[in-house]
Amino acid sequence: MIPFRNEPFTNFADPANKEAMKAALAKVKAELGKEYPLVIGGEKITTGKKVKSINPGNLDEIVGIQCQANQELAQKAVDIAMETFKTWQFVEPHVRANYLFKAAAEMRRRKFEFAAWMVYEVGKNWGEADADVAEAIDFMEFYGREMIRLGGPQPLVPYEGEDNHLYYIPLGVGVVIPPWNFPLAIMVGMTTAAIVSGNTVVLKPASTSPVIAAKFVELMEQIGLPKGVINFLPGSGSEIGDFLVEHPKTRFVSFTGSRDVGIRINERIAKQAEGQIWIKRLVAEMGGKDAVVVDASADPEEAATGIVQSAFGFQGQKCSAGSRAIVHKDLYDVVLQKVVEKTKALQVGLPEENYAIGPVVDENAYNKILEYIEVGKKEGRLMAGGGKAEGNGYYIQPTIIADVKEDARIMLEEIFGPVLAFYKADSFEKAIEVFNNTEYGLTGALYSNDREHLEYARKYMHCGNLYFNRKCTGALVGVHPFGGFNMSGTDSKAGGRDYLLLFTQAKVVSERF
Ligand SMILES: NC(=O)c1ccc[n+]([C@@H]2O[C@H](COP(=O)([O-])OP(=O)(O)OC[C@H]3O[C@@H](n4cnc5c(N)ncnc54)[C@H](O)[C@@H]3O)[C@@H](O)[C@H]2O)c1
Ligand SMILES: N[C@@H](CCC=O)C(=O)O
Repeated sequence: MIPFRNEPFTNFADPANKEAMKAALAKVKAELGKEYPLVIGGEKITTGKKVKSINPGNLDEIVGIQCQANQELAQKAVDIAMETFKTWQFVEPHVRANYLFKAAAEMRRRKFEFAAWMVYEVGKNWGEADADVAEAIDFMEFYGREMIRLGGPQPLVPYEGEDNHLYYIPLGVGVVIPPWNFPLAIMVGMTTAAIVSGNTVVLKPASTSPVIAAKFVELMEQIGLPKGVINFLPGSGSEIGDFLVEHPKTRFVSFTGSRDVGIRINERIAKQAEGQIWIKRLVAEMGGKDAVVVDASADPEEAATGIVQSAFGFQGQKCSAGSRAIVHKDLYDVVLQKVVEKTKALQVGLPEENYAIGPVVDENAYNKILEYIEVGKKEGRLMAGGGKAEGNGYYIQPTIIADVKEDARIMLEEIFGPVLAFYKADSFEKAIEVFNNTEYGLTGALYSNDREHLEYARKYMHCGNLYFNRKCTGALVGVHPFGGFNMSGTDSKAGGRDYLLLFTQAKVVSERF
């Protein structure tokens, strides 16, 4: 097997790629508006309750209509997953891995098409959508190889007269609850990590991105994954989410999403349900209030570019988004000016036409972000943006608020939109103190040319993914295992060598001669 390599990103400046993307968008557009069933044990189930997935960039466009599960169907999904686990757990690791490799190959062949679905369903521009597909492919290639590694002999201290082995065996039925913001990559990563480890899953996609998840489920059927290994169960978080989390046969929950929902799941999972014979395991990756710190020794141009990319990539809707810029007083004015210029140059418009900034995902997000902008206007000096942008969708201008105090709400709370707070730090040490002054600890970046400061930051900037002299978004599978501290979650390090251990338990067999 060839060693793992990250999937390259597509260069859309190449006319051939541009044409391929346009063709994929046209193909997908012709398929918009279809209805998608639940899939339980391979059976396609349509239900009376349906939710429309709307294109946030063009509110007249229905991306798809997703059937919704109720608790009865959730029970059926758990039962089938339990039944399938009896056989799937004993399928050899390399055979399980092979399903992931086949799926990765098929997704690679249909890369533009998968990207196009994300352009329509969540409003990603072409580059963001392409990176999302590349990451999904990476997860499958990486976890497949990881399972083969974990499925092989594990090193133990030799002991005379005994033959000792350690096996990583699966846990059981998992509930996978992904977010909408990396609707393919994170959903695929969470799901395939669980199944390649030998578990079966109930996949409850995010309500704003069910169609892209349905497309992945179709792909897994197409490559021949046995029925019942992935059970596709869209439905409301409050109705079936709680039910699945509390179910006595649920062995683990793999969740990525907001702090509040993560905390709720953590509470519910801790309680033993009647008939439950294990302590449920929780993998929870949650929010962030990430920042880019700029030291007095930094290159202001590079720092400004990194700040803009970190803050406004995919409209700031990344857990890794650099929603705070903490800049040393010596460079504050120059960096602020550059960031404002670069931000004002970002054009807002239809993702289909590949504008730099698209819409935010839905009406709730739109209203919440606009409210935060109003809060921000009172907490600092408005430098760019400041409200709605034109378009038949949830468009918001990329917004910068300067001279914000360290305890301002927009410095502490996750906004999850295109809003950037600027803070002036009197010293480098103060900048790091302010960086750490949130309940989260996901990503951070430091721009500096001072070796002592870099080494200080290596120790004291408290976050799961810390970057020097580059933006704080865009972790690559295998290269930057991803996950955060404190209220950012359980630091699971998706895309890292330890990740699959979260979906397994180690069994030691010792034979005396
Ligand atoms: N740390 C990471 O790796 C990471 C990655 C992506 C997103 N995020 C975070 O995710 C959030 C944005 O995503 P979101 O808006 O989809 O988050 P969310 O918490 O609203 O939803 C996440 C998932 O939880 C489900 N859900 C809602 N209520 C539930 C309940 N009671 N029981 C079970 N499931 C329930 C949703 O349907 C969705 O599938 C942000 O806070 C972002 O920072 C974190
Ligand atoms: N892993 C992604 C963020 C995922 C959360 O939204 C990044 O590194 O930018």
